Amino acid sequence: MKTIDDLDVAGKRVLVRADLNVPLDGTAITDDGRIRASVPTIRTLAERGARVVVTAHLGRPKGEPNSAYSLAPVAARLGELLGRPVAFATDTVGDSARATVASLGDGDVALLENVRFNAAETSKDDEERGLFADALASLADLYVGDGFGAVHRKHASVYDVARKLPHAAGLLIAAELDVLTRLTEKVERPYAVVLGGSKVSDKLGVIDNLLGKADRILIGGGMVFTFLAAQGREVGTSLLEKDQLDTVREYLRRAEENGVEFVLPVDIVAATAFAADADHSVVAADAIPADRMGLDIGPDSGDLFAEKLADARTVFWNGPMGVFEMAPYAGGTRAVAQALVDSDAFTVVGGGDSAAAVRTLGFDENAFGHISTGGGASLEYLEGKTLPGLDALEG
Ligand SMILES: Nc1ncnc2c1ncn2[C@@H]1O[C@H](COP(=O)(O)OP(=O)(O)OP(=O)(O)O)[C@@H](O)[C@H]1O
Ligand SMILES: O=C(O)[C@H](O)COP(=O)(O)O
Repeated sequence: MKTIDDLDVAGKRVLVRADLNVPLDGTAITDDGRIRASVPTIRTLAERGARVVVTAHLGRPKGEPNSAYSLAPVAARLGELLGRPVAFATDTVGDSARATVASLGDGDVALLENVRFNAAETSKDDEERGLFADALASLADLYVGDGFGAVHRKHASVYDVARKLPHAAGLLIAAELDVLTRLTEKVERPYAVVLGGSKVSDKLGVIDNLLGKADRILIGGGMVFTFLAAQGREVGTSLLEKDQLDTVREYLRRAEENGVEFVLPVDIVAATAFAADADHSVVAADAIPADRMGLDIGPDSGDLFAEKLADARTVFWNGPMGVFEMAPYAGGTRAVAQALVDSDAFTVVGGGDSAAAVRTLGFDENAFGHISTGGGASLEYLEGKTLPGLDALEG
């Protein structure tokens, strides 16, 4: 894979695909980790005289403009971090984008509006994505892939456009791969994987492969309830992937066969609504009331998870254990983060919200072996899958 050192960027328009998918509270960025992680590549290219055109997504708008998902606040923060203004185009490939790119001088930086405001970005139709990638490519002379958190997506700005321009990997992708390859080669055992978060359908899929790799799989977050339901438990109004129940039963069966230990929570913080001020209490995992939703693992589960992580030599953690953004449901995530801090294992935390959780709960980033900007991306990388965004940068 070529790196930015292999490109002659001076005076050239360089399209950089970054992952700037940061958590927002209205228009306030609650954790700018992914923006900071993108700065080294953007700064280096600008210092080398490139005209840097950054493209990125924010959240999952449904293929059309939606001001709640605008990257405008991100452009402002990126400018602060770079210490230079960042021009913001109010569309991705339209008049504003073309005019903004045309106005750039050597060393200037622009950010294009959320690439997912265009339905073609995420289309399953190769031709549709290809046409959109042509439009993106027409804005630049060179392409740099640096959005590690999105490399598992076969999207136009991640995959197709790289094939249309001379390309290289950015510094963040290189740094992420440097660390994550350690988890695909010689893993020190016991190897524990902790899974949580809300992208349940995405992440249930990776368990299939983990069953052949990990010694212990701890389940928290929104994923818990599909497991509990698969065991015939009541899960109330919690997140549930009904069509995955058989798959999960199969995982539980195979785990037993392969000697992989599944650790499920024994208690749950169950609330009447998805709100910080909702009535909530700790209930046994097999006694969730039908009118309540599980928003965190309970304190006994936190202790159990800590115990199961204590003797691990390698730990990979993706996905908060609960809705940590609301104080009453942050305990489980805090307990797992503390267990990783206390452990002697090589610990990797992956994912936009997981990394944000660790920081916003006040943990020192240096207490972890590595904090990856990619959750789904790092999980799929650890599976040994070919990731579209990396594949496109090869050769
Ligand atoms: N029980 C639950 N019910 C609903 N949402 C939950 C629950 N537990 C955790 N969450 C939510 O999961 C979200 C994070 O999930 P996600 O799978 O996106 O993790 P991530 O670390 O950002 O990984 P990625 O980088 O792949 O997105 C948080 O915003 C948190 O509030
Ligand atoms: O948050 C992430 O994991 C990445 O930014 C990718 O976002 P996505 O899951 O919406 O594709």
